[in-house]
Amino acid sequence: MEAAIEIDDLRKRYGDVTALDGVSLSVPEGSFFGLLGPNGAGKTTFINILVGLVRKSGGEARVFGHDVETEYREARDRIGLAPQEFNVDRFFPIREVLEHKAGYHGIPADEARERADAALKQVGIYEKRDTRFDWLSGGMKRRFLIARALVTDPDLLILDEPTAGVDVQLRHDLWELITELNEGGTTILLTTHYIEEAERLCDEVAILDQGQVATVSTPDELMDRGTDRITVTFRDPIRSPPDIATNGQVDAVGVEDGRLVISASRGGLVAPDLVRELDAAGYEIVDLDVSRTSLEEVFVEMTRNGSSVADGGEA
Ligand SMILES: Nc1ncnc2c1ncn2[C@@H]1O[C@H](COP(=O)(O)OP(=O)(O)OP(=O)(O)O)[C@@H](O)[C@H]1O
Repeated sequence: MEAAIEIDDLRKRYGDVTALDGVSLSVPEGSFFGLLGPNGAGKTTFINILVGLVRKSGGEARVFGHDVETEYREARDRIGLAPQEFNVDRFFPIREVLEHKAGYHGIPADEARERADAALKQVGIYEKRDTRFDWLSGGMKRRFLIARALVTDPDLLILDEPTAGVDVQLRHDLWELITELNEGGTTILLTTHYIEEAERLCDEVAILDQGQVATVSTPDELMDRGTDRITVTFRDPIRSPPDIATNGQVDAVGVEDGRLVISASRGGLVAPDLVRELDAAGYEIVDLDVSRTSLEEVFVEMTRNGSSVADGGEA
């Protein structure tokens, strides 16, 4: 299958600042791809190069096979962008803003009206169609940015922090909307600071750190790299760890406040064997807790002090 985005050794310098330092990535068509990274990692620069707002300093960037600079028009027409900043014509009714946008991409006037209405309905703000952007609530503004990205019926939807500052209800609505779009075949590139969002939505995530790709992986694989913690509480608190056969499944065994505490990369798999073994050895268990590593913990670990670079980018 054709790649929606194909990036090779992409570089960007702003004066002395290196924003992208040799990024290579491939985003398969139809995927839901997350781009994560701490502030200043280069995510917005990456997106801006794809949509032609920033010129690259080196490397290659293609969207559905089209070079983003030499075939700008072909590449750009396939992309819908919902940016982080509200860069909207504030004085026109939002329906008109969408019609202009569609017209700019070569869509005839009557079809542009239909597309505008459909996009506003899709994001649930059709009843606000005659209102100007300034007068929308913060959440409606976010929805509108997505409508504007959708009005050209893009094959690649790029969402730069789409849920920044929105309430929980709207966040869930937006998740539902973009999941539906993805299920309908639209490739999604999402940047987010909400790790939960990436965990829940993305098939694959790239972690960008200091302008380099730290890793590309599924959220599950990333979480497996972290360590789970199993805590066992006994009727009679213990003083020293019981003698248990760990078969290499366990990283560390200790005692805290009379409880047994075990670190293991796959805590959920280890726990049943552990319970059986302790039971057979006569320990009376009153509570068992397995806390899974979150993607957030792995992310923080990987991007701490630029340590991710040493982790070996695999892109
Ligand atoms: N126009 C510019 N001129 C100079 N430096 C810039 C410019 N745009 C971005 N930078 C710098 O490039 C680096 C990457 O910035 P970028 O905005 O791409 O990061 P980001 O990952 O999107 O960050 P955030 O999560 O905070 O939005 C930062 O050091 C930033 O200060």
